[in-house]
Amino acid sequence: MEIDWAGLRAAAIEAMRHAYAPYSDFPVGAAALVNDGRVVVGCNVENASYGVGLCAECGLVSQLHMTGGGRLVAFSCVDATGNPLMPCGRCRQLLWENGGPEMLVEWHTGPLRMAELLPHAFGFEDLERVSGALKTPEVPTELAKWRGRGTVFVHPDLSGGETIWTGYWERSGGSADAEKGVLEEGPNFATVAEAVAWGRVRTPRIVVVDAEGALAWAGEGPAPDGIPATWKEDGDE
Ligand SMILES: O=c1ccn([C@H]2C[C@H](O)[C@@H](CO)O2)c(=O)[nH]1
Repeated sequence: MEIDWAGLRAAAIEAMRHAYAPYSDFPVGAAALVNDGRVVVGCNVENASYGVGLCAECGLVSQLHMTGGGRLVAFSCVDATGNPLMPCGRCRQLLWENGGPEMLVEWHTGPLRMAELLPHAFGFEDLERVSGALKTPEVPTELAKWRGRGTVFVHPDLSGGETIWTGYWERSGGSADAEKGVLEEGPNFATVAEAVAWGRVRTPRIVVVDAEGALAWAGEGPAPDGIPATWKEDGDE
């Protein structure tokens, strides 16, 4: 994706002009490019109780989620002079969560990777490693609004000479005139049941297509017209 650094800097400067910083007199603005092309911004907002003041990055990350989620790919932060400002330590952690190690940060010597700003970072993988629980959302945040809609098609595939199960989440949900298009491709699973479980997190409409192309309904309720069989949890794999 092409990064318009001058445009990002201009958006950060514009955001800085909205800062509420009567205690430090240090207005800050931030702007970031999202992986779908959106630009999100934020300014610092201070408080009479000094310690609860919010950095510009806090507002930016809130706007990211408020406007559809996604991942940050490039980030610019400026002080009152309009020059690049390095995010504080806490905000590096915020940016890490939402952009990861490859997110680029504007600096006067050229863009720096987040991995350089926060080496040996702590992240959700550490929680997973110890508690085992997956702390990232089961459905990517940018697709959360599609939850409960569309259809998941589960099917076998070949991966490295072995048969695996996978699936995809299709936008249309049964009616003939619905808009079509794949929302998400599923990962590879060892069993059909795991692929169906992946689908059930997304939508109550799940169709299993076997290697011969035969259809079985694994969704909620009775099989709709045109689907001749119902898939059973302990069925053939
Ligand atoms: O990356 C940074 C660094 C500082 N500040 C704000 C916090 C406070 O309001 C002011 C002075 O520290 O600057 C930010 O918004 N982002």
